[in-house]
Amino acid sequence: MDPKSIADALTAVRHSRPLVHHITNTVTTNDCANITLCTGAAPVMAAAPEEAGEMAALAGAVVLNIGTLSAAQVESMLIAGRAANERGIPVILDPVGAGATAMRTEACERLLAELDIAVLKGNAGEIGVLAGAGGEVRGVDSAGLAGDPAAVAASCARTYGTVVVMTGPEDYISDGERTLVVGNGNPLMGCLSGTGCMTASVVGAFVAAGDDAVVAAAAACASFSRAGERAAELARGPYSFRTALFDEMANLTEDDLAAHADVRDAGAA
Ligand SMILES: Nc1ncnc2c1ncn2[C@@H]1O[C@H](COP(=O)(O)OP(=O)(O)OP(=O)(O)O)[C@@H](O)[C@H]1O
Ligand SMILES: Cc1ncsc1CCO
Ligand SMILES: [Mg+2]
Repeated sequence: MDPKSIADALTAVRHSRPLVHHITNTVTTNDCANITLCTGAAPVMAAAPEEAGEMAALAGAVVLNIGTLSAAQVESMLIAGRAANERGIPVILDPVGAGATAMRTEACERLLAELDIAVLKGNAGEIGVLAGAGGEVRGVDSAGLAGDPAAVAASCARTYGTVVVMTGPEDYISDGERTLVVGNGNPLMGCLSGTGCMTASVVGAFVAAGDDAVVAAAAACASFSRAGERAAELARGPYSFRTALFDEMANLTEDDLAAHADVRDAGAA
């Protein structure tokens, strides 16, 4: 893909500084807030049903993450999602642990049925489960995917009428017709809890600032994973990597991204 359109997508985030409203888990909420800031957007976390709709209406994107869900939180997600849908504000769903328990799978299916989800972003196991394509999930981790990942991402996108971002060593982005693959990243990203949650925050920022959700989501994955590559050069292990990841996201330049983003059509991968 044209490296300039990837770099332009980062510029768009930094110029518009979109508000990204999250209803998210209690494990990685601080990481999501800070990676949103380091990307060049503004985070807010607001989950109470009394304010979730009002806050969503003010946002450039809404990120719903079911990592530590409760029945009450799902209701807040529906309130926020409906408010966003009424105003054309994109909603990103992170189906954390879908397939691990019936509650998680059913919550995702309900959110996907009742809301217009702009981007469904999960790891390979989660997307494989929701696609009905033999995904396996252990806790919140992917435990495998049957079949060709590009085909699973595209099939899942068609099933739910959404853009799918399927993360792993390579990220696949598909709207069911066009499928891109992002090759950037480093294995240390898989050694830290929350890099998937943070990917959803970064995708939210880029989709809020862009016109084309496939391009915006691919640019988001390339940016975050490029920051991961740079952070890995500075790290002694997972936790110094974590610090460097935030720094490298904040310091990422359009020139570096244009030179190093690895975004291809999956067909040509
Ligand atoms: N082995 C790897 N090599 C390169 N990048 C990776 C690797 N593993 C994960 N990543 C990157 O890490 C990020 C998170 O992907 P992953 O699939 O691990 O999410 P996840 O399982 O949902 O994470 P979490 O549940 O901890 O939030 C993505 O940006 C992905 O590209
Ligand atoms: C470890 C964990 N458990 C529920 S949410 C979460 C954060 C990573 O998905
Ligand atoms: Mg995840």
